[in-house]
Formats: sequence, C-alpha cells, structure tokens
Amino acid sequence: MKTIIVGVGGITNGGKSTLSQSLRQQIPNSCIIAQDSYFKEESVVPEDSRGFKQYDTLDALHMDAMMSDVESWRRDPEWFLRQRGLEPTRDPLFVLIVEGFLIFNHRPLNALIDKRYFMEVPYDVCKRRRSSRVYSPPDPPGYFDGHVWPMYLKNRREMEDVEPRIVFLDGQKSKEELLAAVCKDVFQEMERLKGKQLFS
Ligand SMILES: Nc1ncnc2c1ncn2[C@@H]1O[C@H](COP(=O)(O)OP(=O)(O)OP(=O)(O)O)[C@@H](O)[C@H]1O
Ligand SMILES: NC(=O)c1ccc[n+]([C@@H]2O[C@H](CO)[C@@H](O)[C@H]2O)c1
Repeated sequence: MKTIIVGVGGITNGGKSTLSQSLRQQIPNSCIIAQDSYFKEESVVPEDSRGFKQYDTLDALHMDAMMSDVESWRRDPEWFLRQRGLEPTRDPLFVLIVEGFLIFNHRPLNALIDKRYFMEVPYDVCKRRRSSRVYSPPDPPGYFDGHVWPMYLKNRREMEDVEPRIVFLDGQKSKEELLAAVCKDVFQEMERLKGKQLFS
C-alpha cells in the first residue's frame, strides 16, 4: 500500500478549505485532516494586554492530537477512511489532504508532507473575506490588524526560513483554475509513485 500526504496551507481565508474539499472529491481514496478542528478551548488560549486572544499561533492548537490522527491514517488509511464514512476503492494508493494555516510551521507535521501548496491573497482581500466570516469566538474590533495580520507575516517568515519546497498559489484565481492546477500536479505525483500510467 502506498500513501501520499498533500499539504494545503496558506493565509486565513485564502481558500484552503474550499480547495481541499474539491480535491477530496477528485482524488480517489483521499480524505482531509483540517487543522482548524484542533483549536484549544477558548478558556485556555491566552490574551495579550489588549485582550486579544492569541489564536494565530501553534500554541493555540492541539498539535499532538492532530499528529496522532495523521499517524493513525498512516498506519491504516483504509480503516481511517471507513471511520469517516468513506468507502475505499481497490486502488492501492491513499492520499491524505492536510489543510490549515500553520501546517508547514509545525516541523514534525511538515516533515511528513510530500507536496506543499500555500494559498495567498493580498491584505485587502484577506481582510474583506475575513470580515464576512464568524469564528467562535468572533473577531473583536481591531483583531485583524492587531493580531491576525502581524501573526500571518511572522508565521510566514518562519515557514519560509525552514521550508523552501512550497508551491505558492494565487488565491484570487478561480476555484476551478486552482483545482485544475493542483489536481494535475498531484495526479502526476500519484502516477510517479505507482510507476504506471493511470490518468490520461
Ligand atoms: N478561488 C476563490 N475565489 C474567490 N473566493 C474564494 C475562492 N476560494 C474560496 N473563496 C471564498 O473565500 C472565503 C474563504 O474560503 P475558505 O473557507 O475556503 O478559506 P480558508 O483558507 O479555509 O479559511 P480559514 O482557514 O481562515 O477559515 C469563502 O467565502 C470562500 O467562498
Ligand atoms: N476555530 C476556532 O476555534 C477559531 C477561533 C478563533 C479564531 N480562529 C481563527 O481561525 C483562523 C485559522 O483558520 C485563525 O486566523 C484564527 O484566528 C479560529
């Protein structure tokens, strides 16, 4: 049995979940592990002096729990798919899509990823998209400029310092164009791994 881990990272509201869900529909025997599912409970996330909850850092996430889910997929992808109500095909290749804003910043997780994509959008697009989203807890006034954006710049710098093998994607391109580009690349990698021509 062969496995590939595809990482869809990027800026908040860059379109990671949208792209990952479409990829899952296109790629046989694939499933998603999303980093946003591992946020710690609000009461244990510290605040800064302005009262801003420090959510945009690895410390706000149960990365140990996320890693153990990734490990359990690696041990038995077929079982993992069934656990999630997905029926494996006869294909011997399994693909895990790991999606999240800090996946490449966590070294042990980054080390397991085979193909890395990072979705980016400019400041104004990100701020606009984020303003129409409601998180739990909701962003307080000034949160984007006071916490989210400066942390994005910091996390991104740290990521680029440790991981050069990243394909950057323009999150302003159409969903279809983004999906087609990543699918082509992933299918190529799948073919390479299988050592035979399966997709024409
Ligand atoms: N290619 C695209 N072009 C325009 N809008 C998009 C595109 N992809 C996603 N969007 C929109 O941008 C918003 C954010 O998308 P999505 O939830 O996929 O981002 P995300 O990166 O997973 O966000 P986060 O992880 O910060 O919650 C949604 O309103 C979505 O419909
Ligand atoms: N999902 C959550 O629990 C949560 C709570 C508060 C803020 N966030 C935001 O999610 C983004 C990553 O997708 C980060 O920018 C967080 O600020 C998430």
